[in-house]
Amino acid sequence: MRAPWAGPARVLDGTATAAAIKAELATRVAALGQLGVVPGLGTVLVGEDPGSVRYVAGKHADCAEVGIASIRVDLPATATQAEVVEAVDALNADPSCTGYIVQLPLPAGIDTNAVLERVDPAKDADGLHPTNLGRLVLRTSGPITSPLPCTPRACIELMTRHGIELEGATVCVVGRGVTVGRSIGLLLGRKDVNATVEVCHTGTRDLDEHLRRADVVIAAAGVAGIVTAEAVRPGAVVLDVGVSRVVDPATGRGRIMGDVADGVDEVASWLSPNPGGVGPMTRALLLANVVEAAERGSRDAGAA
Ligand SMILES: Nc1nc(=O)c2c([nH]1)NC[C@@H]1CN(c3ccc(C(=O)N[C@@H](CCC(=O)O)C(=O)O)cc3)C=[N+]21
Repeated sequence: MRAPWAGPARVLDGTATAAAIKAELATRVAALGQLGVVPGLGTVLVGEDPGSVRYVAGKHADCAEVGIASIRVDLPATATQAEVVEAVDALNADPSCTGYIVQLPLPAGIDTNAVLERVDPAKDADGLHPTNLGRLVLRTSGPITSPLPCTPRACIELMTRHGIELEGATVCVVGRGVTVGRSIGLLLGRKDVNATVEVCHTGTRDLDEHLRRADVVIAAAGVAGIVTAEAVRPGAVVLDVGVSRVVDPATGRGRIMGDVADGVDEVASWLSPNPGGVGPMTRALLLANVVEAAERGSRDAGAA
């Protein structure tokens, strides 16, 4: 991929890497097909938030690419707690659904944690169910035997597939949201990755001092431009995970802005573009969770 910036930083190409992962998954889906198993991804979308509608559509397009069946459940923004829970229970009971997500955010008035706890942990494609987050805490090395959070896994795969060494590296994560900042440290610190992790956030005093010491910066605060060129150590690897929608004053049109400011491309050795970086990788690893759940299911059935 041609760099979307002028500086010397090399591109962590999420679009191309996601395509490679999807090709590998298509092979595994075909092997499952030989056993009569078809993985199926379900989505529960409540309301019509334009961003959420687009993401959900993207996930179903990805499924079609690798041969995963799609199950779409769309509820109106006026859906009650009981109706959302009913949709979750139906997917838990549906044997054609091997994994699913409840698209977040849910409308105000819905108890999100209650909905997410209701998901069958074996079908948790996001890897964010308390049981699976607990397994992430308890299993500090070894093979992947439960779904992992998609974006953290996406960040690690994006680096390792570009030959970046994380063993012994110091990683500074900016952001403490559950989907990225809170869970990525657990993965990076596992013995088989062996990085040292610091989780900073918008309340960190002297954030730039923490950033300057890092070999790898993972910017996931959702604050446009919070990671500046002055704060990044020359040669560091920088992943831009945050997404803010801003109106470009030059064109008057909306566009995506990441957490990484202009100019970081001049000092970083590797940089992930946004869009085209961690986003497509997150989607690919969501599919990986669905395929792995189907593989575990067919192994368990074989063992029974
Ligand atoms: N239960 C749940 N699971 C999620 O994984 C989840 C969610 N809810 N709610 C919203 C966030 C956001 N998210 C994105 C994933 C991929 C791109 C992505 O592929 N973005 C493209 C650009 C797409 C565009 O045009 O906007 C890119 O970065 O190149 C973006 C955002 C998953 N989320």
